[in-house]
Amino acid sequence: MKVTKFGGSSLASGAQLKKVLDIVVADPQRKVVVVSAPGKRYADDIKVTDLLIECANQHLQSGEAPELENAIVSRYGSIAKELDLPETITEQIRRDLLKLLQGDKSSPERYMDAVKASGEDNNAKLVAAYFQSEGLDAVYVNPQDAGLFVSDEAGYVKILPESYDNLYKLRDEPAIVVFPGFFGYNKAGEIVTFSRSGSDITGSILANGTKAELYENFTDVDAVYSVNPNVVKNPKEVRELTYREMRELSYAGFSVFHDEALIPAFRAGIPVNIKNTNNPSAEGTKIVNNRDNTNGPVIGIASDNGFCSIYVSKYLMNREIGFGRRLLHILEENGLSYEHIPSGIDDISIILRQDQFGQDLEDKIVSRIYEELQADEVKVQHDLSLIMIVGEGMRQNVGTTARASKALAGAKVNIEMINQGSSEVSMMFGVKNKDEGKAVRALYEEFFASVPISR
Ligand SMILES: Nc1ncnc2c1ncn2[C@@H]1O[C@H](COP(=O)(O)OP(=O)(O)O)[C@@H](O)[C@H]1O
Ligand SMILES: N[C@@H](CC(=O)OP(=O)(O)O)C(=O)O
Repeated sequence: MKVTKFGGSSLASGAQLKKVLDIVVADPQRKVVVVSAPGKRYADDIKVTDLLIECANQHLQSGEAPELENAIVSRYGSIAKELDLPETITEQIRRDLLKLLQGDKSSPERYMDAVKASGEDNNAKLVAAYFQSEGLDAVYVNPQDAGLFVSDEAGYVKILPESYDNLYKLRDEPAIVVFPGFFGYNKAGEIVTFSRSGSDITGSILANGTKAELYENFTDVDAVYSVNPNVVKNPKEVRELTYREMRELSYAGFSVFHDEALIPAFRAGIPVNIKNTNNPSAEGTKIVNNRDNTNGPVIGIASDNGFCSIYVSKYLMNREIGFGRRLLHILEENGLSYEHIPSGIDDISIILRQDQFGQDLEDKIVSRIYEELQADEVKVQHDLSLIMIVGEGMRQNVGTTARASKALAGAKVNIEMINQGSSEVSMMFGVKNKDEGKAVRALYEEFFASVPISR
Protein backbone atom coordinates (compact mmCIF):
# COMPACT_ATOMS: atom_id res chain seq x y z
CA MET A 1 0.00 0.00 0.00
CA LYS A 2 0.99 3.64 -0.47
CA VAL A 3 0.48 6.76 1.62
CA THR A 4 -0.29 9.67 -0.69
CA LYS A 5 -0.11 13.26 0.52
CA PHE A 6 -1.53 16.21 -1.39
CA GLY A 7 -0.28 19.69 -0.59
CA GLY A 8 -2.30 22.90 -0.43
CA SER A 9 -1.66 23.76 -4.08
CA SER A 10 -3.18 20.39 -5.10
CA LEU A 11 -6.34 21.15 -3.11
CA ALA A 12 -6.86 24.82 -3.81
CA SER A 13 -9.97 24.50 -6.00
CA GLY A 14 -12.61 22.08 -7.24
CA ALA A 15 -10.64 21.60 -10.47
CA GLN A 16 -7.60 20.54 -8.42
CA LEU A 17 -9.68 18.10 -6.36
CA LYS A 18 -10.84 16.42 -9.58
CA LYS A 19 -7.18 15.78 -10.45
CA VAL A 20 -6.63 14.41 -6.95
CA LEU A 21 -9.54 12.01 -7.35
CA ASP A 22 -8.18 10.78 -10.71
CA ILE A 23 -4.77 10.17 -9.13
CA VAL A 24 -6.24 8.22 -6.20
CA VAL A 25 -8.49 6.12 -8.43
CA ALA A 26 -5.64 5.37 -10.86
CA ASP A 27 -3.78 3.18 -8.32
CA PRO A 28 -5.57 0.82 -5.89
CA GLN A 29 -2.43 0.88 -3.70
CA ARG A 30 -3.25 4.48 -2.71
CA LYS A 31 -5.06 3.56 0.49
CA VAL A 32 -4.19 6.44 2.80
CA VAL A 33 -4.63 9.99 1.54
CA VAL A 34 -3.22 12.86 3.61
CA VAL A 35 -4.50 16.34 2.87
CA SER A 36 -3.41 19.91 3.58
CA ALA A 37 -5.70 22.91 3.85
CA PRO A 38 -6.62 24.66 0.58
CA GLY A 39 -3.57 26.56 -0.66
CA LYS A 40 -3.04 29.33 -3.20
CA ARG A 41 -5.05 29.29 -6.46
CA TYR A 42 -2.85 32.00 -7.98
CA ALA A 43 0.31 33.86 -6.98
CA ASP A 44 -1.37 36.61 -4.89
CA ASP A 45 -3.95 34.33 -3.29
CA ILE A 46 -3.92 33.67 0.48
CA LYS A 47 -3.62 30.16 1.91
CA VAL A 48 -6.45 29.08 4.20
CA THR A 49 -3.89 28.49 6.98
CA ASP A 50 -2.77 32.13 6.75
CA LEU A 51 -6.40 33.31 6.87
CA LEU A 52 -6.98 31.13 9.94
CA ILE A 53 -3.92 32.53 11.74
CA GLU A 54 -5.08 36.08 11.07
CA CYS A 55 -8.62 35.21 12.13
CA ALA A 56 -7.46 33.60 15.40
CA ASN A 57 -5.28 36.66 16.16
CA GLN A 58 -8.21 39.02 15.62
CA HIS A 59 -10.41 36.88 17.86
CA LEU A 60 -7.76 36.88 20.56
CA GLN A 61 -7.56 40.67 20.37
CA SER A 62 -11.16 41.72 19.84
CA GLY A 63 -13.37 38.62 20.00
CA GLU A 64 -14.53 38.88 16.39
CA ALA A 65 -13.36 38.69 12.78
CA PRO A 66 -16.45 38.44 10.54
CA GLU A 67 -14.69 39.22 7.24
CA LEU A 68 -12.03 36.61 7.74
CA GLU A 69 -14.58 34.03 8.88
CA ASN A 70 -16.48 34.59 5.64
CA ALA A 71 -13.30 34.47 3.55
CA ILE A 72 -12.36 31.11 5.09
CA VAL A 73 -15.78 29.50 4.77
CA SER A 74 -16.16 30.76 1.21
CA ARG A 75 -12.93 28.96 0.20
CA TYR A 76 -14.57 25.65 1.14
CA GLY A 77 -17.92 26.85 -0.23
CA SER A 78 -16.51 27.58 -3.68
CA ILE A 79 -14.77 24.18 -3.83
CA ALA A 80 -17.99 22.42 -2.76
CA LYS A 81 -19.98 24.36 -5.35
CA GLU A 82 -17.54 23.54 -8.15
CA LEU A 83 -17.89 19.86 -7.26
CA ASP A 84 -21.71 19.94 -6.94
CA LEU A 85 -21.56 18.92 -3.29
CA PRO A 86 -24.57 19.71 -1.08
CA GLU A 87 -24.56 23.09 0.69
CA THR A 88 -24.97 21.31 4.03
CA ILE A 89 -21.22 20.49 3.93
CA THR A 90 -20.24 24.16 3.83
CA GLU A 91 -22.85 25.04 6.46
CA GLN A 92 -21.40 22.41 8.78
CA ILE A 93 -17.89 23.83 8.23
CA ARG A 94 -19.19 27.32 9.09
CA ARG A 95 -20.87 26.10 12.29
CA ASP A 96 -17.79 24.15 13.41
CA LEU A 97 -15.43 27.05 12.67
CA LEU A 98 -17.57 29.63 14.50
CA LYS A 99 -17.87 27.32 17.52
CA LEU A 100 -14.12 26.84 17.57
CA LEU A 101 -13.45 30.57 17.28
CA GLN A 102 -15.79 31.28 20.21
CA GLY A 103 -14.12 28.53 22.26
CA ASP A 104 -11.70 28.47 25.18
CA LYS A 105 -8.97 31.14 24.82
CA SER A 106 -7.32 30.59 28.20
CA SER A 107 -4.23 29.26 26.43
CA PRO A 108 -3.70 31.42 23.31
CA GLU A 109 -1.16 28.89 22.00
CA ARG A 110 -3.58 25.93 22.20
CA TYR A 111 -6.37 28.11 20.79
CA MET A 112 -4.19 29.12 17.83
CA ASP A 113 -3.21 25.51 17.15
CA ALA A 114 -6.82 24.34 17.18
CA VAL A 115 -7.89 27.10 14.77
CA LYS A 116 -4.92 26.42 12.44
CA ALA A 117 -5.59 22.67 12.41
CA SER A 118 -9.21 23.20 11.39
CA GLY A 119 -7.89 24.13 7.92
CA GLU A 120 -6.78 20.56 7.22
CA ASP A 121 -9.51 18.94 9.33
CA ASN A 122 -12.35 20.57 7.42
CA ASN A 123 -10.60 19.90 4.14
CA ALA A 124 -10.24 16.20 4.94
CA LYS A 125 -13.98 16.05 5.64
CA LEU A 126 -14.68 17.86 2.37
CA VAL A 127 -12.36 15.61 0.34
CA ALA A 128 -13.88 12.45 1.89
CA ALA A 129 -17.38 13.71 1.06
CA TYR A 130 -16.29 14.42 -2.51
CA PHE A 131 -14.73 10.97 -2.94
CA GLN A 132 -17.93 9.39 -1.59
CA SER A 133 -20.07 11.48 -3.94
CA GLU A 134 -18.04 10.01 -6.81
CA GLY A 135 -18.80 6.48 -5.62
CA LEU A 136 -15.49 5.82 -3.87
CA ASP A 137 -15.41 3.92 -0.61
CA ALA A 138 -13.68 6.65 1.43
CA VAL A 139 -13.75 7.66 5.07
CA TYR A 140 -12.49 10.71 7.01
CA VAL A 141 -10.30 9.64 9.94
CA ASN A 142 -9.52 11.98 12.84
CA PRO A 143 -5.90 11.89 14.14
CA GLN A 144 -7.10 11.43 17.74
CA ASP A 145 -9.23 8.42 16.82
CA ALA A 146 -6.29 6.99 14.88
CA GLY A 147 -3.97 7.53 17.87
CA LEU A 148 -1.59 10.14 16.41
CA PHE A 149 -0.22 11.44 19.71
CA VAL A 150 2.48 14.07 20.11
CA SER A 151 4.28 15.97 22.81
CA ASP A 152 5.26 19.62 22.62
CA GLU A 153 8.77 20.03 23.97
CA ALA A 154 10.69 23.28 23.93
CA GLY A 155 8.64 24.60 21.05
CA TYR A 156 8.91 21.67 18.70
CA VAL A 157 6.51 18.82 18.28
CA LYS A 158 7.62 15.25 18.83
CA ILE A 159 5.69 12.18 17.79
CA LEU A 160 5.07 9.77 20.69
CA PRO A 161 6.43 6.30 19.83
CA GLU A 162 3.15 4.46 20.52
CA SER A 163 1.54 6.43 17.68
CA TYR A 164 3.25 4.22 15.12
CA ASP A 165 1.62 1.06 16.49
CA ASN A 166 -1.74 2.81 16.72
CA LEU A 167 -1.52 3.96 13.11
CA TYR A 168 -0.74 0.43 11.89
CA LYS A 169 -4.43 -0.34 12.52
CA LEU A 170 -5.35 1.96 9.63
CA ARG A 171 -4.39 -0.97 7.42
CA ASP A 172 -7.53 -2.78 8.61
CA GLU A 173 -9.77 -0.02 7.29
CA PRO A 174 -11.34 -1.30 4.06
CA ALA A 175 -12.17 2.19 2.76
CA ILE A 176 -9.69 4.78 1.48
CA VAL A 177 -8.62 6.75 4.54
CA VAL A 178 -8.69 10.54 4.17
CA PHE A 179 -6.51 11.94 6.92
CA PRO A 180 -5.90 15.62 7.80
CA GLY A 181 -2.24 16.61 7.86
CA PHE A 182 -0.41 19.14 10.05
CA PHE A 183 -1.55 18.17 13.56
CA GLY A 184 -1.82 15.55 16.27
CA TYR A 185 -3.15 15.43 19.83
CA ASN A 186 -1.30 15.63 23.11
CA LYS A 187 -2.13 13.29 25.96
CA ALA A 188 -4.50 15.90 27.43
CA GLY A 189 -6.57 15.60 24.25
CA GLU A 190 -5.55 19.03 22.93
CA ILE A 191 -4.62 19.75 19.32
CA VAL A 192 -0.94 20.44 18.61
CA THR A 193 0.15 21.53 15.13
CA PHE A 194 3.50 20.82 13.49
CA SER A 195 5.54 23.72 12.12
CA ARG A 196 4.39 25.36 8.88
CA SER A 197 4.09 23.01 5.89
CA GLY A 198 3.86 20.16 8.41
CA SER A 199 1.38 18.01 6.47
CA ASP A 200 4.47 16.48 4.85
CA ILE A 201 5.39 15.26 8.35
CA THR A 202 1.97 13.66 8.89
CA GLY A 203 2.33 11.78 5.61
CA SER A 204 5.74 10.48 6.63
CA ILE A 205 4.48 9.40 10.07
CA LEU A 206 1.56 7.56 8.49
CA ALA A 207 3.87 5.88 5.96
CA ASN A 208 6.03 4.66 8.84
CA GLY A 209 3.07 3.61 11.00
CA THR A 210 1.27 1.69 8.27
CA LYS A 211 4.56 0.23 6.91
CA ALA A 212 3.67 1.55 3.48
CA GLU A 213 5.81 0.52 0.52
CA LEU A 214 5.94 4.12 -0.73
CA TYR A 215 5.23 7.62 0.52
CA GLU A 216 4.01 9.77 -2.36
CA ASN A 217 4.06 13.52 -1.93
CA PHE A 218 2.05 15.35 -4.59
CA THR A 219 2.81 19.03 -5.12
CA ASP A 220 2.90 21.51 -8.02
CA VAL A 221 6.30 20.86 -9.61
CA ASP A 222 7.51 17.98 -11.83
CA ALA A 223 10.48 17.27 -9.61
CA VAL A 224 12.77 18.52 -6.93
CA TYR A 225 15.09 20.83 -8.83
CA SER A 226 18.78 21.19 -8.15
CA VAL A 227 18.08 24.77 -7.08
CA ASN A 228 14.96 26.75 -6.13
CA PRO A 229 13.12 27.42 -9.43
CA ASN A 230 12.20 30.88 -8.14
CA VAL A 231 15.91 31.79 -8.09
CA VAL A 232 17.22 30.07 -11.26
CA LYS A 233 15.00 29.68 -14.34
CA ASN A 234 14.37 26.10 -15.53
CA PRO A 235 16.91 24.45 -13.26
CA LYS A 236 17.88 20.83 -13.71
CA GLU A 237 15.58 18.19 -12.28
CA VAL A 238 16.93 15.74 -9.77
CA ARG A 239 15.70 12.16 -10.25
CA GLU A 240 17.12 10.68 -7.05
CA LEU A 241 18.30 12.05 -3.72
CA THR A 242 19.32 10.34 -0.51
CA TYR A 243 17.36 11.06 2.69
CA ARG A 244 20.39 12.86 4.06
CA GLU A 245 20.80 15.08 1.02
CA MET A 246 17.11 15.97 1.02
CA ARG A 247 17.10 16.68 4.74
CA GLU A 248 20.03 19.09 4.38
CA LEU A 249 18.47 20.78 1.35
CA SER A 250 15.01 21.08 2.95
CA TYR A 251 16.53 22.49 6.09
CA ALA A 252 18.51 24.99 4.03
CA GLY A 253 15.60 26.29 1.97
CA PHE A 254 14.08 23.71 -0.44
CA SER A 255 10.53 24.43 0.67
CA VAL A 256 9.15 21.68 -1.58
CA PHE A 257 9.44 19.09 1.24
CA HIS A 258 9.56 19.66 5.02
CA ASP A 259 12.93 18.79 6.58
CA GLU A 260 11.27 17.04 9.54
CA ALA A 261 9.39 14.75 7.15
CA LEU A 262 12.46 12.73 6.20
CA ILE A 263 13.17 10.89 9.44
CA PRO A 264 9.94 8.85 9.93
CA ALA A 265 10.13 7.51 6.35
CA PHE A 266 13.89 6.95 6.60
CA ARG A 267 13.58 4.98 9.87
CA ALA A 268 11.12 2.59 8.26
CA GLY A 269 13.15 2.45 5.01
CA ILE A 270 10.23 3.81 2.98
CA PRO A 271 11.17 5.64 -0.22
CA VAL A 272 9.55 9.02 -0.84
CA ASN A 273 8.35 10.00 -4.31
CA ILE A 274 7.71 13.70 -4.93
CA LYS A 275 5.29 14.11 -7.83
CA ASN A 276 3.19 16.70 -9.62
CA THR A 277 -0.62 16.70 -9.26
CA ASN A 278 -0.81 18.78 -12.45
CA ASN A 279 1.34 16.30 -14.38
CA PRO A 280 1.06 12.93 -12.62
CA SER A 281 2.70 10.96 -15.42
CA ALA A 282 6.03 12.75 -14.80
CA GLU A 283 8.17 10.37 -12.75
CA GLY A 284 9.08 12.99 -10.15
CA THR A 285 11.93 12.68 -7.66
CA LYS A 286 12.68 9.64 -5.50
CA ILE A 287 14.25 9.98 -2.04
CA VAL A 288 16.09 6.79 -1.20
CA ASN A 289 18.85 5.35 0.97
CA ASN A 290 21.59 5.20 -1.65
CA ARG A 291 22.03 6.57 -5.12
CA ASP A 292 24.66 6.43 -7.82
CA ASN A 293 26.94 9.45 -7.82
CA THR A 294 26.98 10.16 -11.50
CA ASN A 295 26.40 13.88 -11.44
CA GLY A 296 29.57 15.25 -9.84
CA PRO A 297 29.97 16.27 -6.22
CA VAL A 298 26.93 18.49 -5.79
CA ILE A 299 23.27 17.44 -6.13
CA GLY A 300 21.58 20.63 -4.94
CA ILE A 301 22.08 24.22 -3.83
CA ALA A 302 19.70 25.71 -1.27
CA SER A 303 19.57 29.07 0.42
CA ASP A 304 17.68 30.85 3.14
CA ASN A 305 17.95 34.31 4.66
CA GLY A 306 17.21 36.11 7.91
CA PHE A 307 20.21 34.94 9.92
CA CYS A 308 22.68 36.80 12.09
CA SER A 309 25.98 35.79 13.62
CA ILE A 310 27.40 36.53 17.06
CA TYR A 311 31.16 36.60 16.66
CA VAL A 312 33.16 36.15 19.86
CA SER A 313 36.92 36.41 20.02
CA LYS A 314 39.18 35.73 23.01
CA TYR A 315 42.89 34.94 23.03
CA LEU A 316 43.51 31.30 24.07
CA MET A 317 39.82 30.44 23.90
CA ASN A 318 40.83 26.93 22.83
CA ARG A 319 42.50 26.32 26.23
CA GLU A 320 39.63 27.57 28.34
CA ILE A 321 37.61 24.57 29.47
CA GLY A 322 33.88 25.23 29.47
CA PHE A 323 34.02 28.39 27.32
CA GLY A 324 31.65 27.04 24.69
CA ARG A 325 29.26 25.66 27.30
CA ARG A 326 29.06 28.97 29.15
CA LEU A 327 28.53 30.86 25.91
CA LEU A 328 25.70 28.57 24.84
CA HIS A 329 24.24 28.73 28.33
CA ILE A 330 23.73 32.47 27.91
CA LEU A 331 21.70 31.75 24.76
CA GLU A 332 19.79 28.97 26.48
CA GLU A 333 18.83 31.20 29.39
CA ASN A 334 17.40 33.67 26.90
CA GLY A 335 15.39 31.02 25.03
CA LEU A 336 17.46 31.23 21.83
CA SER A 337 18.23 28.31 19.54
CA TYR A 338 21.22 28.35 17.22
CA GLU A 339 21.83 26.86 13.78
CA HIS A 340 25.62 26.53 13.33
CA ILE A 341 28.82 27.19 15.25
CA PRO A 342 31.91 27.58 13.05
CA SER A 343 34.99 28.06 15.23
CA GLY A 344 38.72 28.84 15.13
CA ILE A 345 41.50 28.83 17.76
CA ASP A 346 40.66 32.17 19.33
CA ASP A 347 37.20 32.80 17.95
CA ILE A 348 33.79 31.33 17.49
CA SER A 349 30.68 32.43 15.58
CA ILE A 350 27.17 31.44 16.50
CA ILE A 351 24.63 31.61 13.70
CA LEU A 352 21.05 32.20 14.77
CA ARG A 353 17.73 33.03 13.18
CA GLN A 354 17.44 36.80 13.48
CA ASP A 355 13.69 36.90 14.15
CA GLN A 356 14.23 35.33 17.58
CA PHE A 357 15.37 38.53 19.23
CA GLY A 358 15.22 42.31 19.11
CA GLN A 359 17.77 45.02 19.89
CA ASP A 360 17.23 44.96 23.68
CA LEU A 361 17.90 41.27 23.99
CA GLU A 362 20.85 41.53 21.61
CA ASP A 363 22.43 44.26 23.77
CA LYS A 364 21.84 42.20 26.90
CA ILE A 365 23.48 39.11 25.41
CA VAL A 366 26.49 41.03 24.12
CA SER A 367 27.06 42.61 27.58
CA ARG A 368 26.78 39.25 29.30
CA ILE A 369 29.35 37.70 26.91
CA TYR A 370 31.79 40.54 27.66
CA GLU A 371 31.19 40.41 31.41
CA GLU A 372 30.85 36.70 32.11
CA LEU A 373 33.34 35.35 29.55
CA GLN A 374 35.76 38.30 29.49
CA ALA A 375 35.69 38.21 25.70
CA ASP A 376 38.13 40.47 23.80
CA GLU A 377 35.59 41.25 21.10
CA VAL A 378 31.91 40.55 20.48
CA LYS A 379 30.33 41.57 17.17
CA VAL A 380 26.84 40.91 15.87
CA GLN A 381 26.44 40.77 12.12
CA HIS A 382 22.88 41.04 10.75
CA ASP A 383 21.11 40.20 7.50
CA LEU A 384 23.01 37.10 6.51
CA SER A 385 21.95 34.42 4.06
CA LEU A 386 23.16 30.87 4.33
CA ILE A 387 23.80 28.97 1.14
CA MET A 388 24.20 25.22 1.35
CA ILE A 389 25.72 23.07 -1.35
CA VAL A 390 24.86 19.44 -0.80
CA GLY A 391 25.89 16.11 -2.31
CA GLU A 392 26.98 12.65 -1.17
CA GLY A 393 29.72 12.92 -3.81
CA MET A 394 31.41 15.73 -1.85
CA ARG A 395 32.87 13.18 0.57
CA GLN A 396 35.15 11.68 -2.06
CA ASN A 397 35.67 14.77 -4.14
CA VAL A 398 38.67 17.02 -3.65
CA GLY A 399 38.44 20.70 -4.56
CA THR A 400 34.73 21.38 -4.11
CA THR A 401 35.37 24.26 -1.69
CA ALA A 402 37.90 25.79 -4.06
CA ARG A 403 35.44 25.60 -6.98
CA ALA A 404 32.67 27.16 -4.88
CA SER A 405 34.91 29.95 -3.55
CA LYS A 406 36.18 30.72 -7.04
CA ALA A 407 32.63 30.90 -8.40
CA LEU A 408 31.58 33.28 -5.62
CA ALA A 409 34.67 35.42 -6.11
CA GLY A 410 33.93 35.56 -9.84
CA ALA A 411 30.45 36.90 -9.03
CA LYS A 412 32.02 39.46 -6.63
CA VAL A 413 30.28 37.92 -3.63
CA ASN A 414 32.12 38.31 -0.37
CA ILE A 415 32.05 35.13 1.74
CA GLU A 416 31.34 36.06 5.37
CA MET A 417 31.89 32.51 6.66
CA ILE A 418 32.33 28.92 5.54
CA ASN A 419 31.27 25.84 7.46
CA GLN A 420 31.65 22.25 6.33
CA GLY A 421 28.95 20.02 7.83
CA SER A 422 30.31 17.15 9.95
CA SER A 423 28.42 14.70 7.73
CA GLU A 424 30.68 15.87 4.87
CA VAL A 425 27.72 15.93 2.49
CA SER A 426 27.17 19.66 2.84
CA MET A 427 29.05 22.91 2.89
CA MET A 428 27.62 26.20 4.02
CA PHE A 429 28.53 29.72 2.92
CA GLY A 430 27.36 32.80 4.77
CA VAL A 431 26.87 35.86 2.56
CA LYS A 432 25.05 39.17 2.90
CA ASN A 433 21.30 38.92 2.19
CA LYS A 434 21.69 41.22 -0.80
CA ASP A 435 24.10 38.79 -2.46
CA GLU A 436 21.99 35.66 -1.98
CA GLY A 437 20.50 35.36 -5.48
CA LYS A 438 23.77 36.28 -7.17
CA ALA A 439 25.67 33.70 -5.12
CA VAL A 440 23.19 30.88 -5.79
CA ARG A 441 23.25 31.58 -9.53
CA ALA A 442 27.05 31.63 -9.59
CA LEU A 443 27.22 28.28 -7.76
CA TYR A 444 24.59 26.79 -10.05
CA GLU A 445 26.63 27.85 -13.08
CA GLU A 446 29.72 26.26 -11.60
CA PHE A 447 28.27 22.92 -10.55
CA PHE A 448 25.35 22.31 -12.90
CA ALA A 449 25.43 24.27 -16.10
CA SER A 450 27.56 21.70 -17.90
CA VAL A 451 26.97 18.52 -15.88
CA PRO A 452 24.46 15.75 -16.73
CA ILE A 453 22.25 14.90 -13.73
CA SER A 454 21.91 11.28 -12.53
CA ARG A 455 18.91 9.48 -13.98
N1 LIG B 1 14.52 22.95 -5.19
C1 LIG B 1 13.20 23.01 -5.38
N2 LIG B 1 12.58 22.14 -6.20
C2 LIG B 1 11.26 22.21 -6.43
N3 LIG B 1 10.45 23.15 -5.86
C3 LIG B 1 11.02 24.04 -5.02
C4 LIG B 1 12.41 24.01 -4.73
N4 LIG B 1 12.68 25.02 -3.84
C5 LIG B 1 11.54 25.65 -3.60
N5 LIG B 1 10.51 25.06 -4.30
C6 LIG B 1 9.11 25.52 -4.27
O1 LIG B 1 8.32 24.59 -3.56
C7 LIG B 1 6.99 24.68 -4.10
C8 LIG B 1 6.18 23.47 -3.66
O2 LIG B 1 6.07 23.44 -2.24
P1 LIG B 1 4.73 23.93 -1.51
O3 LIG B 1 4.35 25.30 -2.01
O4 LIG B 1 4.87 23.74 -0.05
O5 LIG B 1 3.70 22.90 -2.15
P2 LIG B 1 2.38 22.24 -1.59
O6 LIG B 1 1.30 23.26 -1.79
O7 LIG B 1 2.21 21.03 -2.48
O8 LIG B 1 2.60 21.84 -0.16
C9 LIG B 1 7.23 24.79 -5.58
O9 LIG B 1 6.13 25.39 -6.25
C10 LIG B 1 8.50 25.65 -5.66
O10 LIG B 1 8.20 27.01 -5.86
N1 LIG C 1 -1.55 24.18 5.73
C1 LIG C 1 -0.37 24.13 6.55
C2 LIG C 1 0.33 22.79 6.46
C3 LIG C 1 0.87 22.37 5.11
O1 LIG C 1 1.59 21.39 4.99
O2 LIG C 1 0.49 23.11 4.04
P1 LIG C 1 1.07 22.97 2.50
O3 LIG C 1 0.90 21.52 2.08
O4 LIG C 1 0.21 23.91 1.70
O5 LIG C 1 2.52 23.37 2.49
C4 LIG C 1 0.54 25.30 6.19
O6 LIG C 1 0.20 26.12 5.35
O7 LIG C 1 1.58 25.45 6.80
